[in-house]
Amino acid sequence: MPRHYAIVPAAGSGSRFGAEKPKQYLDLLGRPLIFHTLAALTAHPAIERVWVVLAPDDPWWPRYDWSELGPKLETVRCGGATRAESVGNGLQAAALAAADDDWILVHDAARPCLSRQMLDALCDKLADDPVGGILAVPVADTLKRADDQQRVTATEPRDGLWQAQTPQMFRYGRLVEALEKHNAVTDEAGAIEALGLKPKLVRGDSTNLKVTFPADLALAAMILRGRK
Ligand SMILES: Nc1ccn([C@@H]2O[C@H](COP(=O)(O)OP(=O)(O)OP(=O)(O)O)[C@@H](O)[C@H]2O)c(=O)n1
Ligand SMILES: C[C@](O)(CO)[C@H](O)COP(=O)(O)O
Repeated sequence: MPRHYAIVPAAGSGSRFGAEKPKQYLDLLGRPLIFHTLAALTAHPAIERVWVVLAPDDPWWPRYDWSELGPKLETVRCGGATRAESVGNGLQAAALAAADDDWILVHDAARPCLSRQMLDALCDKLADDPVGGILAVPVADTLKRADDQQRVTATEPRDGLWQAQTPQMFRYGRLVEALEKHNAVTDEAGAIEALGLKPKLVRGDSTNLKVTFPADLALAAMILRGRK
């Protein structure tokens, strides 16, 4: 039986958020934001280990107590210059434990509202899938293309368009190969697609937001508070 492992890239600087520290350490309901992300993953019974990929010089991580998250958690200080590089380095760190057929769930540190139901849906729907896949939501709004004056030049059809989320779940061996060959990607699915494969889209929902801008943090707090 393949095992399930998670890799959490957490080596970003949060430049679009523009806070005094990387957004993964900002306060969210009394905890660092990333605590919620990691809690969702460590609490899932199918996930055996969670590697958190930190920037080599991250001064923030040691300032908090993570013991509540239990023994599944392991930090590796091998974050790279891009998200893809951080994930690739995290995969190398996992090499001693993971076999080629094991499932790797890559999940952004900056998505703290991942729910047990979403994780179950992803793992269940992909259990027998030959490729793997990702959580995603169909695009709901009308799409406008803009010129450099921020004026609309076209209304784009949204049929068949989905917004990619994480976790993104692929077999260890294939994901290593994909990212070694194609690392100019913004998500793991992009690297798998570049191998000529078609990842499955598993429908999630918009509560699994990525905290990118300040307004997202307030939304995340509302979502998590509503679940208590
Ligand atoms: N070199 C990088 C860049 C990003 N990430 C991680 O990838 C996830 C998604 O990236 P994003 O939201 O873009 O985070 P940042 O790079 O921190 O934000 P920004 O692009 O605004 O600087 C985050 O959990 C981030 O910490 C990473 O591990 N290594
Ligand atoms: C992986 C991701 O979260 C899917 O939406 C996203 O691609 C990360 O990209 P970003 O450009 O770093 O925000």
